[in-house]
Amino acid sequence: MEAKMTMTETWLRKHRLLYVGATRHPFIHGIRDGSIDISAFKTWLGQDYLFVRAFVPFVESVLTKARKGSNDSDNDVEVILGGLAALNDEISWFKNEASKWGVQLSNIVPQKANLEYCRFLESLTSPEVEYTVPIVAFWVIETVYQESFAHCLEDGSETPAELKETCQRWGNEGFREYCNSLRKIADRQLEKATDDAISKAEATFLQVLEYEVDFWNMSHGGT
Ligand SMILES: Cc1ncc(CNC=O)c(N)n1
Repeated sequence: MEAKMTMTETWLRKHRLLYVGATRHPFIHGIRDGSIDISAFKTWLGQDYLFVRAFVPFVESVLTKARKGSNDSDNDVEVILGGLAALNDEISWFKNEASKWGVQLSNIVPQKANLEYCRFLESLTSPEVEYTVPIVAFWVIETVYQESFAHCLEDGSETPAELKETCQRWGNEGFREYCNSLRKIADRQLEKATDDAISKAEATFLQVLEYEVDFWNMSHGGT
């Protein structure tokens, strides 16, 4: 008998073009083939540092909702807490990386696409938004980075040596497994969700992908 398709699988198929747009962006192609303009990389680095700092309270709110609203909250809390711990390490990494590239983090002004993305995440922290919706967002956010940076480490990629560590950060196997754990949580939640929650979660899935595309676009001089 064939296994039933999960909701996330259905969505990934249905919205393939947008998903590929987010995970195979020209910024990523530029890293992978070595043609990237280093100033674009530095712009991304500074903006992403601000994003990650704003991402922490979002993940905290997902953690709070996991404790209350899940039938396997021990597992969910473990996975989400692991993500939160990794963010602490990541912020240190950003500081170190910025100093390596001569990027002054204290002077960075968030660009419009970044502000809008962070505002969107903040809207998902409202207690009115049920767990299923932000856990779907969380899974997509992490997975876009995983798939994007893993692509820069595949056989045949020509990622410059000085950018490999960045790609490793999200492209590594452990991060991939963590993304799979998030995906399983999302699918489990979606299986028991109401139609209303499912359609909200699908809309959120699409919004995250759009924000991710806009975020990559920023590094190429967008505002
Ligand atoms: C814009 C964006 N999306 C996803 C991630 C990955 N999550 C945490 O690091 C990120 N750093 N930045």
